[in-house]
Amino acid sequence: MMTPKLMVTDPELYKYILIKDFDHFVDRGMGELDAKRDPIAGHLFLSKGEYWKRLRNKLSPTFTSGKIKYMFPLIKKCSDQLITTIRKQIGESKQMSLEVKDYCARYTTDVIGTTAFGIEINSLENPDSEFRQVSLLVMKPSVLQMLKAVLSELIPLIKYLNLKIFDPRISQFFSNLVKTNLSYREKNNIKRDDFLNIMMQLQIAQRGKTLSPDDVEMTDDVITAQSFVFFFGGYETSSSVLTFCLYELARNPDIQSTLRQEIMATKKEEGELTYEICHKMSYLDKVTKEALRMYPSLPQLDRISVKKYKLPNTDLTLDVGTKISIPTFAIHYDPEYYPDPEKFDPERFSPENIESRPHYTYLPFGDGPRNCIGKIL
Ligand code: HEM
Repeated sequence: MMTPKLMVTDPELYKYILIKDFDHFVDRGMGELDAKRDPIAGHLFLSKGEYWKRLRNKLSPTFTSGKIKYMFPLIKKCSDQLITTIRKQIGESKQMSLEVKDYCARYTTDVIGTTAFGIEINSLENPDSEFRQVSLLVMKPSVLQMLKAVLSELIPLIKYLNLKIFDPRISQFFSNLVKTNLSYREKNNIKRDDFLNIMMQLQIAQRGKTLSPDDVEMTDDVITAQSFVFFFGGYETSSSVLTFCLYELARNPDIQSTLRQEIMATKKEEGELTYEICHKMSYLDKVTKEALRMYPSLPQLDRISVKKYKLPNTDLTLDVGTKISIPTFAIHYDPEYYPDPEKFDPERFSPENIESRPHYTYLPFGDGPRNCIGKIL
């Protein structure tokens, strides 16, 4: 808004910011409202400095391929529901056109609902579920909420007012949901392969112990805020990638047909789709990567300098508090790295082509210690 920002476009320079000298740029420089006033804002994406480091360390083991593997059947169940719902829709209305974006959003709402909170939202069957209504409150905030968010960026002193960026109904909803779920699970000794269970186990493990200074207390509020960011960090991003991927497949029937052949052949060879089998589909991987190149969910990466810093090989010295932006979208469309960038071409992600491109020119999940925690190889 009113503060100048440094936009760094050269991979040789921003690799220092994102990775090599990350300790100078640990924060994003956004979200001035502190978590005490709005517990839902106390999540990983907005956390700062030491607290962020401790929280990230605590949560990182939640996102391992082993854990995601256990969640795979939950995801598969939602996919089966998606197929059933689409078949039913086509059968009932005899129509061959569907609002794909809406189906993708309902599908990923269901996936994150079951993997993050262990609840079957079933928004595919019931598009008006309370969960979906609350999601829309976050994704389409009222004018008043937007004004509060803009003001808090414009006027730093605003953090001393009791102003909440999020609609209070959102905090209320997630807080009730997590607390009720936690106490119900503990009382009935319910264990489920989802994020809430992992965080609940971390909470239980801390009981009766004195926490070391580099630990984070997993209170109900801390768990609520992380569940919230897992939900919104995961739902909108995945839904939009899926939507754009399907859009490009519709525009490129040859690519669609190659992908379909790979999926059908793999299914025939391996039987039921599993986590491991999905990983074997190299063309699917290329298609998804190309969709993430053309349609990155975050168009830019934000950092702020927390220590004075001289950018190597330049005469630029950054004062503390300098806001930095790394323009993912522009980098992904730079013809120097991606010739004919408007073309959807999964072969850009063949091993040879990846090898021949300069490093750090593909940033759909950011990079460095503050990259997307949901990115699992
Ligand atoms: C296609 C799916 C996704 C995309 C494209 C995506 C993209 C991103 C990007 C670009 C960032 C910022 C990285 C940076 O600043 O360097 C980020 C951060 C984050 N993402 Fe994702 N994300 C996806 C899925 C998920 C999922 C499924 C979850 C959780 C369940 C998640 C949770 C987070 C969190 C918590 C952060 C903040 C990390 C931190 O500050 O330490 N994301 N994501």
